[in-house]
Amino acid sequence: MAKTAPRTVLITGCSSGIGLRMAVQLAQDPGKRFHVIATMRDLRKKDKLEAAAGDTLNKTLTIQRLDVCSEESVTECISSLPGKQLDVLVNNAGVGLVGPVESISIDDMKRVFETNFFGAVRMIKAVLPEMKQRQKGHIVVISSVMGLQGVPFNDVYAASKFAMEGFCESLAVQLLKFNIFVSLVEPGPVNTEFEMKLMEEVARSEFPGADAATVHYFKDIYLPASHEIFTTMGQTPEAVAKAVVNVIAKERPPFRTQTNALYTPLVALKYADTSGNLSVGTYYNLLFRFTGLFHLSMSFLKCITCSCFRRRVTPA
Ligand SMILES: NC(=O)C1=CN([C@@H]2O[C@H](COP(=O)(O)OP(=O)(O)OC[C@H]3O[C@@H](n4cnc5c(N)ncnc54)[C@H](OP(=O)(O)O)[C@@H]3O)[C@@H](O)[C@H]2O)C=CC1
Ligand SMILES: CC1=C(/C=C/C(C)=C/C=C/C(C)=C/C=O)C(C)(C)CCC1
Repeated sequence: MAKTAPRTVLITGCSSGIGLRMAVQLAQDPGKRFHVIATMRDLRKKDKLEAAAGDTLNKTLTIQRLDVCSEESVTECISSLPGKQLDVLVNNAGVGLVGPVESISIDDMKRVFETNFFGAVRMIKAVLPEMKQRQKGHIVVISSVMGLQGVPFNDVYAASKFAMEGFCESLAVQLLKFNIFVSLVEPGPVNTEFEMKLMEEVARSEFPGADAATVHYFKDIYLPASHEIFTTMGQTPEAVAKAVVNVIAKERPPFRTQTNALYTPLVALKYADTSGNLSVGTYYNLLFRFTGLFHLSMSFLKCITCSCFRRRVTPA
């Protein structure tokens, strides 16, 4: 049987975290099904990826510069591809933002949307004409559970991921007519440099414009609880990358994939009560009322969602 040519996969934001791991896993695919174009905005950061790529470097993985916020950089990168052709686009580049809204400037909020929303949209616009012409392609977006359910003090980040979800829900239907698939991957907390970068920003901020009570809720209640969530529920970037590789490898890829079964019940609350009171109330209680019991709540959640409860129950 004739071997099919490897599929070209371009990934944004490969200098660290999930992007770096996805690039390496795809490049090391035992069936050599993929050729990876691993991109990053600053090539001075390529050492980590080069080391992780090992002997796949310049064979099944090549590194290119791409800043999703720059029209020029996107055009230059896409134009350099043979036939400007791409089989899979993975929109991974993203930035977080956390803190009381009163203390965040509109310019800082816009920067989050520039990367997380307009950056991904710019990439999609750049590859769509060729994909439509060939009637073939797959667009993957690393969204978040925060694209489905907001989390206190993450208002703007969540909004940027919600925006992406709405955009993709609309686009996916039209693109099916052209045999192009859209997939949203929605990880919960992942232990990458993402949290550390946020904490560095928090450490620098004096929260101008926010009242003392709000700063107290953020620093003394939210931040420790959030850290606890990363510790108890956080996935590795390798696990998330593996989930994305599975989605890419499917002949008919799913539109949505949540990667963290422990987090799914926290998202499901909004579908269980359409008034929204169940999710708002539960998040309020978890954060402000059962603060002391937070650890216990998380252990309970971990317990009810673990694999032994998922096993099929057989009648006695
Ligand atoms: N970590 C988490 O808990 C979760 C993360 N996500 C999402 O996963 C994705 C990857 O994040 P993660 O790996 O965790 O975080 P990292 O901070 O490790 O990686 C983010 C990557 O995005 C890149 N990036 C930022 N801005 C741009 C830009 N303008 N152009 C190109 N690349 C850019 C960064 O490059 P540079 O090094 O130059 O800054 C970096 O390579 C993001 O979209 C994030 O929102 C989703 C759910 C949970
Ligand atoms: C669930 C939950 C919390 C925190 C959730 C966090 C911190 C999720 C982080 C998700 C990330 C980092 C997604 C990235 O895209 C709180 C507010 C502590 C208490 C209420 C319940």
